[in-house]
Amino acid sequence: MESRIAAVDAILRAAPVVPVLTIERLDDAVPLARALADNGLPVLEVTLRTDVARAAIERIAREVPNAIVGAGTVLKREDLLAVSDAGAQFAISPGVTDGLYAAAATSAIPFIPAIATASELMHGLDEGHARFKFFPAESAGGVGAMKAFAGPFAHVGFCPTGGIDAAKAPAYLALPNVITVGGSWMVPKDALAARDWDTIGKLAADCARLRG
Ligand SMILES: O=C[C@H](O)COP(=O)(O)O
Ligand SMILES: CC(=O)C(=O)O
Repeated sequence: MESRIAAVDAILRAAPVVPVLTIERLDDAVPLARALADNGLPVLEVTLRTDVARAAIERIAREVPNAIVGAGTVLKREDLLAVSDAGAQFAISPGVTDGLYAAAATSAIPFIPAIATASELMHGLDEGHARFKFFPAESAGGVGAMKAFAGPFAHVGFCPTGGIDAAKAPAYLALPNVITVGGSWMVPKDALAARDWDTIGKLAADCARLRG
């Protein structure tokens, strides 16, 4: 169990912000990953929300060695197995099920479940997890909820995600129980559509400076 937590920590501690990526065009995967990883955001969450997501993970894993590519929107056991086969280095979900916890127990890659309440968190602790996505962060209580969780669950670390932007991120990152934050704000839809890697790279560099 300790080694599983250490494996998740190594990923979550690698950057102050985890870009949450929804890739529609496979050819965007590698230049997008490079724009982010080369500007200080190596940990990438490619959501399984598009037809090309799995192929995008494969390409990034193969062609962007300085990226730590993971899969997001992992909803069921089959997703976890498929992304592990595709070369994802971790998997992360917007919620969690008993089926996913069971699959995670034997998965080749670390799994980071998401919780939004104290009861969900306690279920995760029972399953041997101690690092969680907090989703949807802003609407599930935001910074106040993170501060409150630090009382009874002082040893638990979080990656708040959902509704966070450059203005909101610093308040989360100032908390001792927040390891990193997730979000999509550094990849504006218009910049991605225009393949404006310079703009995305600059926004990524701003994120990388958020802590330290
Ligand atoms: O579905 C939301 C993603 O997890 C990222 O959240 P965001 O677009 O609010 O930053
Ligand atoms: C939203 C989110 O956390 C996910 O798609 O994995």
